[in-house]
Amino acid sequence: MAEAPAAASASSQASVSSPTAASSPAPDPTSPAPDTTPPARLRDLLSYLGEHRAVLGVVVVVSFLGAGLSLAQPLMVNRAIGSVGSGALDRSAVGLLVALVVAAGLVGAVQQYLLERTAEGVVLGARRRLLAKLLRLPVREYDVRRTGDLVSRVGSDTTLVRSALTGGLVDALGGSIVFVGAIVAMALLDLVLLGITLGVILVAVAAVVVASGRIQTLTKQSQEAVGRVAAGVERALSGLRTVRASGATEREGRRLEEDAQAAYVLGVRVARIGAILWPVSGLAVQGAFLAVLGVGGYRVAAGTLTVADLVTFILFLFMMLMPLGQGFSAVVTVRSALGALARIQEVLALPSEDDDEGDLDGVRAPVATVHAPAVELAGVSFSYGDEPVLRDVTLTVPRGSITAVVGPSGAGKTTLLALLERFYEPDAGVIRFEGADVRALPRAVLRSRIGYVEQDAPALAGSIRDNLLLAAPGADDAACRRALDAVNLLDRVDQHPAGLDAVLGDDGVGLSGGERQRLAIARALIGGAPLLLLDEPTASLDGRNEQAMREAIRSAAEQRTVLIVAHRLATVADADQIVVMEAGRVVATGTHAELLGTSPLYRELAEHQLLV
Ligand SMILES: Nc1ncnc2c1ncn2[C@@H]1O[C@H](COP(=O)(O)OP(=O)(O)OP(=O)(O)O)[C@@H](O)[C@H]1O
Repeated sequence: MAEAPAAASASSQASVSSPTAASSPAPDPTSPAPDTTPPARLRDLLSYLGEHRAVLGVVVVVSFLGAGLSLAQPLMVNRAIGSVGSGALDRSAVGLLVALVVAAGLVGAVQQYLLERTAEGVVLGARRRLLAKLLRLPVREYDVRRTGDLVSRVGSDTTLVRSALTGGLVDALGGSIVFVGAIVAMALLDLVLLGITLGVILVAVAAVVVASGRIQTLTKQSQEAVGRVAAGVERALSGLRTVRASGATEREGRRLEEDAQAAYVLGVRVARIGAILWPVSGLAVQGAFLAVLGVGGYRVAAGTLTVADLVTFILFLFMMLMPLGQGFSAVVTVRSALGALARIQEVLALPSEDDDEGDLDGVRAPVATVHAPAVELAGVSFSYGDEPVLRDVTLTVPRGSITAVVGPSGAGKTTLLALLERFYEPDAGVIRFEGADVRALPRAVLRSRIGYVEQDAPALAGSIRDNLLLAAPGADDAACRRALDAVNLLDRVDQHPAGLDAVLGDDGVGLSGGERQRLAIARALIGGAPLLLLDEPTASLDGRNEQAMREAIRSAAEQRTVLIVAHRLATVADADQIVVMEAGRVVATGTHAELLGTSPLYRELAEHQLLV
């Protein structure tokens, strides 16, 4: 019978809809930049089906077969009824009818399976592309985007695209074959009855088209509201301790609830339109049925139509209405999917870090300059936005040295390390690594030669071993243990029954900030890179940890160059050279003793133990 699939599918999508925080229209502090996503077109959606061409070809053939099997059923009914009228039941027609019903069921099952499998394949393809892209986006992208929103594109948006393929596009293909076949059959049976049917159905089509547009808009708004909930959850959970400690649990809860409530209100509105749509399309179907029955009955009585033909016509009528419903459903599902697809394509269209090899014009090709310093910066300037963060920075890090960079908070110390890793490109000036312009080195090569320990050195989810092997997947236990020993973590790991396989986290090894940093240093040591960039934690460490950190840095420096953003006097004392930075400039360079005499800023920093 008639259905209102448009409404049903729209409301179900509202509940699984993706967090579209990026497209939020409201000036919400938890929402990122406004929606600049270019709209996706049907062609884009179809392009995802390209690699499944072979299976889809089979689906089309199976759809034709299924449609044929369905369309033949009323003809058999016609024969059977006709035979009853003439006195002897046509048993072969009945037998064939049963066979047709069973065969149509089987073909339907095969079609369904192939479709679902293709849809899963499309989702897998889209997810693969997205995951590969997300891991390669330039670091700058992550400065301006919400991680939660990007994650939702891999999860929910791909799921929405999937629903368009199963519940929408390809399903509609089979439906349209039946639809056209039924109309042709009805035209052959009785043109007058077909005219009446189409007249009544047209009214329903108009109603559903108008309503589905509205449902589309509401569904999108509903998705956006759900997106705001997701962004809010991300915000609250990522700062859970701060939220709790600030006594803000209730307030954050209320904020989230408001967004959830907004999603609810929109969902209910979708349901309301759906509820109206149901009887409207139901009435139209009943109207068509009654009109056909009335006029048909009259024509049977007048002898211009046989009972068998009337029954057959009505069977075709219902056969035609079902795909009509599917068609409406497809319109809505495909439209929602296009919204989701736009979000997927927006990410895929971003340049990967590897694509962006910078402007290589006039850049010297890397040459093996054995005696060149480990790192040289010449006239380097950089800004994240309008404000310059580094201004005309020139410095040299000799090979095998420990060079410490000190300066007030915000001086640009961390940024200096980020430029060396080529997370960002300088606006002006040159950075050389072992004599070669870093722009001329593939990022992978450059990074394999540099060990990098971030200020908030993250210990990745997994075991101690997983963390150590990140940069050197082939390292054996002995190498892991040596590295842990060098950073004074071996005893800590051996205390745990699982040893290297102890999992980090609440149930396994809990690591303090200083210990995480030392684990990261151990990781860099295993990698064997000749240059270590170390962003020392600003948090104060207790005496024992500070000593352990100092020893870790010393053992790291035994066989490599170390460039360290230093926050404690003990570290600076071990440095061969200290670079003092202020507001993006190098204001002094020298040893501790020299700088105490020459740099008032350094003297001031040293007086306060440097912890800035
Ligand atoms: N990803 C970013 N996007 C925009 N601005 C940034 C970004 N990272 C840093 N900044 C800004 O650049 C300036 C320098 O930051 P940087 O982290 O390099 O300083 P720092 O000297 O390492 O400070 P600290 O000692 O506090 O870690 C700061 O004003 C900071 O707000």
